[in-house]
Amino acid sequence: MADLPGIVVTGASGRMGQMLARSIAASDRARLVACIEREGHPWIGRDIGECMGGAAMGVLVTDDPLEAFAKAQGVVDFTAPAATVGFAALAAQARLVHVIGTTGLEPADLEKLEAASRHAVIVRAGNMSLGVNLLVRMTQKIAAALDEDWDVEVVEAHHRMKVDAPSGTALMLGRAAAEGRGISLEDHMDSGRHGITGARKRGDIGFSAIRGGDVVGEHDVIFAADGERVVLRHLATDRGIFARGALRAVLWGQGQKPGQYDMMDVLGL
Ligand SMILES: NC(=O)C1=CN([C@@H]2O[C@H](COP(=O)(O)OP(=O)(O)OC[C@H]3O[C@@H](n4cnc5c(N)ncnc54)[C@H](OP(=O)(O)O)[C@@H]3O)[C@@H](O)[C@H]2O)C=CC1
Ligand SMILES: O=C(O)C1=N[C@H](C(=O)O)C[C@H](O)C1
Repeated sequence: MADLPGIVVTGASGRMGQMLARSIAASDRARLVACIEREGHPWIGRDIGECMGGAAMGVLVTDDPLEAFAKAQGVVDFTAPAATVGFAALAAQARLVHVIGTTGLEPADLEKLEAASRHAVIVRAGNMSLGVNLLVRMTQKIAAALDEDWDVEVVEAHHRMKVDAPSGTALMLGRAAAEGRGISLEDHMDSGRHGITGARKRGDIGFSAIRGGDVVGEHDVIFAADGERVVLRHLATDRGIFARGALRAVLWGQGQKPGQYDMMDVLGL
């Protein structure tokens, strides 16, 4: 047991943090060694299992990442951009595998992650599920096969608490369509239509976001031509799919060379 990789979960009270803590604690391939929450959080100093309303797991919640990282080989981080950038610097210093599920990262954040990845392994993906990563590959292939007579639209739906749009997954799917077409997403992205927008620009990739209720995550990639449409769809109904992917990623990352990787590398897709 002691030689299994020790894993830290950040943002432990969050929707994903709790799912990750449960999944890692239940795994026979890794050990949950610490959980992190921010300073002043009511869970600090308490057992994570009890905080989540269950039996004690023998793992405490701390607000001290340095102390937590000192006893770990990996950190699984589904929090917020500013927190993730801070954890990346500390994880790199400690040479931990840093699995990042956090979305909404800006270019300046990505530069900091790039710097951290010179010293340690980072695995980052806007969606860690097997199904979505398969859909990304399918999107790329279909986009490569179809010309610009087929308008590409990415439609996503999430729970009412989600703070970023388009979702990380929608951006992965849009980028895959752009790659399939051999164009840059940044130059062809049409997001947040409102008012007199004018007709759709040929070759653009459109994004729409729905927010409501407790939707875990739904993504459609629509290829719309005159007289026909092809729709690729992924429906997430359980956050366990993301936790499974993250656990797989943190195990895969052990022993890899420093650098940035994604779920395609982990899954071999
Ligand atoms: N890649 C993937 O497969 C998936 C990615 N995600 C992404 O993961 C992220 C989290 O999602 P979700 O769990 O729903 O969000 P939640 O808001 O439920 O959880 C985020 C957690 O991070 C904590 N946090 C924020 N800043 C810090 C900090 N500085 N130190 C410690 N903890 C901190 C929050 O604490 P507090 O409440 O105090 O702010 C909260 O507990 C989002 O970016 C989401 O898009 C989600 C699902 C799958
Ligand atoms: O915030 C969420 O909940 C999710 N975020 C990720 C995203 O931005 O795509 C992945 C998943 O869809 C759930």
